Amino acid sequence: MALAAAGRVLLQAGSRLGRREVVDGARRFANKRVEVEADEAAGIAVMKLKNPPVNSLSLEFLTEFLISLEKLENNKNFRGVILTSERPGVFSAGLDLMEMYGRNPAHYAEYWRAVQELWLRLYLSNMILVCAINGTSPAGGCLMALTCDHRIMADNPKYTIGLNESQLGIVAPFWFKDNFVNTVGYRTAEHALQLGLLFPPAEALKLGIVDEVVPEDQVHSKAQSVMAQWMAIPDHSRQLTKNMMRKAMADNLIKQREADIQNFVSFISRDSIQKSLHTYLEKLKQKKG
Ligand SMILES: CCCCC/C=C/C(=O)SCCNC(=O)CCNC(=O)[C@H](O)C(C)(C)COP(=O)(O)OP(=O)(O)OC[C@H]1O[C@@H](n2cnc3c(N)ncnc32)[C@H](O)[C@@H]1OP(=O)(O)O
Repeated sequence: MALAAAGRVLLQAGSRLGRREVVDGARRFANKRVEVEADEAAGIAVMKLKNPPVNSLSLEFLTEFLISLEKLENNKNFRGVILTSERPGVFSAGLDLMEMYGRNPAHYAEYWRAVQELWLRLYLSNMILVCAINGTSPAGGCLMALTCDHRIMADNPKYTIGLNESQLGIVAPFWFKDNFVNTVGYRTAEHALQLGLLFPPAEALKLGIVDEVVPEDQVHSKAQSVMAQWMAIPDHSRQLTKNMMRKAMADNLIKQREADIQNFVSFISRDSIQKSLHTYLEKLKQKKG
C-alpha cells in the first residue's frame, strides 16, 4: 500500500514530463534525465541514465526514473528492461551528495523516501532487469545494479563498482547491506563494506558483484543476448521464483520504512556527518584542479 501511494505521488509530480518519438519501429520516450528506447513488439526496453555530468541519483532524476519505470510496468507487453548509462565511463556516481549536504530535515526525508522507492520498485519489479554497466558504479550506482537479475560489466580496469560509503564517512543502510550480502555472501560483504572497497571488473566478477565481464564494445549486445535467454523462461514461474527469493528482504524495509527515514534524517543532519561530506566534496573538487 505504502509503495503504491508513494509511486502515485511521484507519478503526479512528473505527469507534465516526457516527449515521444518513433525510431526504427521502437518507441522512444524521454524526459530530461532518462531516455527509454521501448521496443514493444520485442517486449524489451532500454533505459539509459542521462543525468550529466555523472548520473548522480538526484531527487529530480529519481522522480523521472520512477515515472519511466512505472510506464513500462503498466504496459503488459514489456517483459524486460536493460539498464545502462547514456554516458559510457560512468554508469552512476550514486546518490547525489548535494541532496544530502546542507539541506533541511524535510528535504532529507523527501529524498530518502525517493531512494527507498527506487530500490523497492527495482528490486520487486516483475520485469527481467539486466544491467549493462558501462562505467564506474559506486555506492547508490552499485545498489541500482544489485537490484537487477543479471549484471554485465565492461572490461575496463578504470571502472569500479562497490559500496564505498564508509570512505565518505557515512554508512550503507541495512537494506543496501542486505542486498549486498545476498549477492556476495556475509564475509566478503563485511570486509568490503567496512573498507568501502571499489572493485575493478575482474575482481567484481570473482566476488560475484557482477555476473559477466565483456569487452566494452560488446556490453550492449551481450545484454540483449542475455535478455533473450531470460525471456525464454515462462514469466509466471520466473516471477513467482523472483518474488519468493526477494519478498522477505523488501518487506523488511517496507515495515521499517518510516523509522529508516527518521534514522537517515537524524544521521545525515549530524554536524560530524555533514563535515565528512564536506571533506569528501572538497576532495572531489581538488581531484579536478
Ligand atoms: C546514511 C547515509 C547512507 C547514504 C548512502 C549513500 C550512497 C551513495 O551513493 S553516496 C555517493 C557515493 N559516490 C561516490 O563516492 C562517487 C563520487 N564521484 C566520483 O568518484 C567521480 O565523480 C566519478 C568517478 C563518478 C566520475 O569522475 P569524473 O568523470 O572525473 O567526474 P568528476 O569527479 O570531475 O565529477 C564531475 C562533477 O560531478 C560531481 N559529483 C561527482 N559525484 C557526485 C555525486 N555522487 N553527487 C553529486 N555530485 C557529484 C563532482 O563534484 C563534480 O562537480 P563539479 O566540481 O561541480 O563539476
